[in-house]
Amino acid sequence: MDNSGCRRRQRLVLFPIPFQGHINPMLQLANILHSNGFSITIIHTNFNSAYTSNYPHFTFRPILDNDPKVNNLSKLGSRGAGDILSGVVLLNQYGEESLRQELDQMLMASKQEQEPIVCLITDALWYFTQSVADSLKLPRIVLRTSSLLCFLVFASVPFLDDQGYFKQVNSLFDEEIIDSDLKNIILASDKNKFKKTGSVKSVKDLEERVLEIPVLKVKDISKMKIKGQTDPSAKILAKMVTQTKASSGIIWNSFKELEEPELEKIHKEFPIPSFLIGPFHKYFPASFSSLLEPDRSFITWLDEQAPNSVLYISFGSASQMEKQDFMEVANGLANSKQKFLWVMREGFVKGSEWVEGLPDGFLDLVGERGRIVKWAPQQEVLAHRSTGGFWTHSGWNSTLESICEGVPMICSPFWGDQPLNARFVSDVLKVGVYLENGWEREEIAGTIRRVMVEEESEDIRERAMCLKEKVNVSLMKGGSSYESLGSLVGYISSL
Ligand SMILES: O=c1ccn([C@@H]2O[C@H](COP(=O)(O)OP(=O)(O)O[C@H]3O[C@H](CO)[C@@H](O)[C@H](O)[C@H]3O)[C@@H](O)[C@H]2O)c(=O)[nH]1
Repeated sequence: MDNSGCRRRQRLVLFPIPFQGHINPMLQLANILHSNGFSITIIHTNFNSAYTSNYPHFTFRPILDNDPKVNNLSKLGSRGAGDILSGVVLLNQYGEESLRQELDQMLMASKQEQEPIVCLITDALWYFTQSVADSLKLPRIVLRTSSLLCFLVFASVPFLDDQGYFKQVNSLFDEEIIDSDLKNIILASDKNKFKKTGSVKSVKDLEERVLEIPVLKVKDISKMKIKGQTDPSAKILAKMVTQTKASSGIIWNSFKELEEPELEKIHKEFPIPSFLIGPFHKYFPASFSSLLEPDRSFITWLDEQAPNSVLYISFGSASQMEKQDFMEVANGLANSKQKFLWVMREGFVKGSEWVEGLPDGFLDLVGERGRIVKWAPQQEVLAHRSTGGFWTHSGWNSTLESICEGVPMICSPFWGDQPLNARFVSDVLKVGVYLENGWEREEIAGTIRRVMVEEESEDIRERAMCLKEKVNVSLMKGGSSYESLGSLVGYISSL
C-alpha cells in the first residue's frame, strides 16, 4: 500500500529496543510508514546501533552516547536473556532525561521546518517513554514485537501467580541449581510422591491445560523462566503492560486471521486502538537491519539440493545452550540422516567460542550433508525451494518468517514468549512439532524425520501452505492487514 499522495508531510519518531529481534520489526515498520508518506526519525543507542547507511531516507539521532552507565552495555554484549534483561532495565532507568532533551530539540526544529512531529512510536519495552511523551504532549504509540497471545499471558502473570502456576515449581527447587526442563520431568514423574509427603499443597499436572488460557499447558508457564510476579523480569513486564495501556494505541506484528480470539480479548482488556498490520517483513524484500554480516557462501550448495530436503536450524540472536545439550543436538542431527543448514552464532554454546564443542568426527560424518554458518540471510533461506523445515527457538520474528514461506517448524523454545509461540504453532496452528521434553538425541532424530520425511510431514506441510495463503490474502487490497494499515495511517494523521 502506498498512500504517500499529496498529504502534508508529517514526521514520526521511532525508538527501537537495541536487540536484533526488536530492531528488525521497528525498522520494517519505519519503511512501511515511510512508504505511506511519513518522514522518519530513528532514535537509537550507539550500543547495537543499526547500520544507518542502509537507510539514507531516514534521519538517525543517537541518545545516551556519552553516558558511561549505558556504554557499559557494549561490554555486556547480547549473548543471553540475562544481558537483554540488564540492558532493558538500565536503559529504561537512565534514558528519561536524554530522551526528553532530544525530543524537545526535535519538536522546536520541526516547527521551523513546518514538518510537525505527530507521534512517538516506541517498543513496548520502553516503558519509561510514556511519561516523557506525556510531558511533551506528544502522543505515543507502542510497537509490540511479539504475539497478542504472549502479551495477554504477560499481562496475566500476577493472576497466574495468585493461582499457583509459578509457585509449584519454584517452591521445590532452587532455580540456580536445577534447570527448569529437569524440574518439569521430575515433577511430572514424582507428582504423587510430593502429594503424599505433603511437600506441596497442590501440584498441578504439568501436562494439563491452563484453565484460564486453554491454549497453554501448565508447564508452558514455568518454561517462560519467570519465577512469579516478584521476579525482576515480571516487574519489567508489569511496567510494560501499564504503560502500554496508557499509550495512544498498539501496532502488532501479527495479522487478524492468525489470532482472532486473542484480538477479541485485547479489545476488551486494552481499550485503545489496536492495529494488526503484519507480517511486516512481507512489505519489502529482505531488509538490511541485521547486526551481524550474513554468510552467503552456502547458497550454491543450497541451490543444488532437492526441493524441501534441507532442515534450516537457527535459535535466534540471543539464546545460549549448555554444552551437554549441544552434544545431544549434534548427535540427534547426525542420527536423523537429513540435510541441514545450521546457524551457530559465536558464543552460542556456553563456554565455547564457536564449533569446537562438536562431537569428535561430526563434520566428517555429515560431510556434504550439512553446512554450519555464523549468521545467515534467514528470510532468503526460508523462501528457498530446498528448505523443507525450520528447527527454531520460536522467536516471534522467526515464527512469522516461517509461516510466510509455508515452512513446517520444529520448536525448541528457551525462555520468554518462545514457549508460548511453540505451543501456539504446534497445538493451535498445527504447522510444527514441539520438542518439549528437553534435548535428547533419539527424540531429536525422530522429530526431525517426522517433520522432514515421514508421512505426517505431508499433512503439516499442507497446513503450512494454507496458512501462507492466508498471510498473502491479508496483505492484499481488502485483506485485514492492508485495511488495518490504512486505518493506522489515518489515525496517525489525525493525531
Ligand atoms: O542467522 C540468522 C538468524 C536470525 N536472523 C534474523 O534475526 C531475527 C531473530 O528474531 P526472533 O526470531 O524474533 O528471535 P530473537 O532474536 O531471539 O528475538 C527476541 O525478540 C523477539 C521479538 O520480540 C522475541 O519473540 C524473542 O523471544 C526474543 O528472543 C529474525 O528476523 C531472523 O530473520 C537472521 O537474519 N539470520
